[in-house]
Amino acid sequence: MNAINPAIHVAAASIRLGGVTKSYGRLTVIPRLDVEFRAGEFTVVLGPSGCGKSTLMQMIAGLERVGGGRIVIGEREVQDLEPKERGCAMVFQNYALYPHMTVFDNIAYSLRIAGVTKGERRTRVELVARMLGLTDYLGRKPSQLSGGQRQRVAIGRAIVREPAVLLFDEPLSNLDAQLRHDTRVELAELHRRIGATTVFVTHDQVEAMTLADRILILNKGEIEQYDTPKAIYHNPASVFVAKFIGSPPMNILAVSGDGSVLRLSDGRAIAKCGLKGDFQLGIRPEDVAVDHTGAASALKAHVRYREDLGSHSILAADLAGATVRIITPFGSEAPERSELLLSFPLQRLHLFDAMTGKAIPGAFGAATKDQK
Ligand SMILES: Nc1ncnc2c1ncn2[C@@H]1O[C@H](COP(=O)(O)OP(=O)(O)OP(=O)(O)O)[C@@H](O)[C@H]1O
Repeated sequence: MNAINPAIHVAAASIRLGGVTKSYGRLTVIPRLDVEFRAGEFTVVLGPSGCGKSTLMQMIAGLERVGGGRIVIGEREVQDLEPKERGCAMVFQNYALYPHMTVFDNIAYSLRIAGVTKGERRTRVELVARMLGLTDYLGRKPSQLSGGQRQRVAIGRAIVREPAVLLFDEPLSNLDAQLRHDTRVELAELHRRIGATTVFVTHDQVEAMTLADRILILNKGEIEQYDTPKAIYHNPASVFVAKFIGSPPMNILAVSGDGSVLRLSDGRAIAKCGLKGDFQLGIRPEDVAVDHTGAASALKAHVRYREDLGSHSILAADLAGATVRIITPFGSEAPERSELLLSFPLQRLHLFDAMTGKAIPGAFGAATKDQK
């Protein structure tokens, strides 16, 4: 983007959904959603295919009607308003630019429709083009642009009207890895400068972790967790979230507690814990430690395969019939089909209810205190 930083800065508005529902015929996509996207924040909506992410965006934008409930943008109830009355701009994965129009006219189009004068149109389009590094391309047609440049035109078209709310539905998924990365960095920068309340749908957890002030994780149209990227990563509210974020995802092991230790299905003790019953024990691949000291508490596991990624390796090991993935630093890889001793640091463990999958906060804090 341009080194000179011209700026549009909007008065951001919060988006509040109260009791929003949506069905298509007999299919309930959103059973009931209550959520607030705070003014000026960048929220990423993440969830498996078909969980209702696009439906949510389209209801905010006004392209789909809500089944029930209210959507309030700023102080205005908008669920019955036309899309153009809502103050939202939306960028889709399949951004359709007008092929016969120049970049300038594509960006200026909505201003023309809105009756903005020619002089003002020129000023605003040039400002947006400078922000997006498109100044040299204003005279070109979309067919004469790269995929990334076209995507920037689509973003330019969305921001030129200075919307209080910007909605992105997988805007980067057509781009190759490098361009995706560059555009992601530009979007973060753009958000800082414009300050619009931004809701961004993606399948890509790296995008979610790096762009979001807050991540909303949806599962079957319901909120699994809505929190900062850090909190989602370090304190997942459920097994669903724990397995959805992180690459490779968190290891989950079936354990049972007798009131003093948790045991794996083969009876070996894995951690001290004061709780009784069946649980799911979670630990991230980077938190499993390979024990070289032969500590009595370490557990023997068999390395099944190894993936070398240059900076680090991922080992997959069998432990009590389950697979545990371990991230090991470059240079300390264990050979395939070898045996390893693994240790599971207590402060890195997560405990979840075996039935509901919900996190049990403080399970180890409380247990260690009891046993001191
Ligand atoms: N117009 C429609 N008519 C009927 N069913 C629909 C319609 N739009 C979406 N659906 C269904 O509603 C559910 C949610 O769709 P939605 O597009 O919101 O999911 P999504 O989370 O965005 O999925 P993806 O990540 O695959 O884009 C899906 O089961 C989908 O098939």
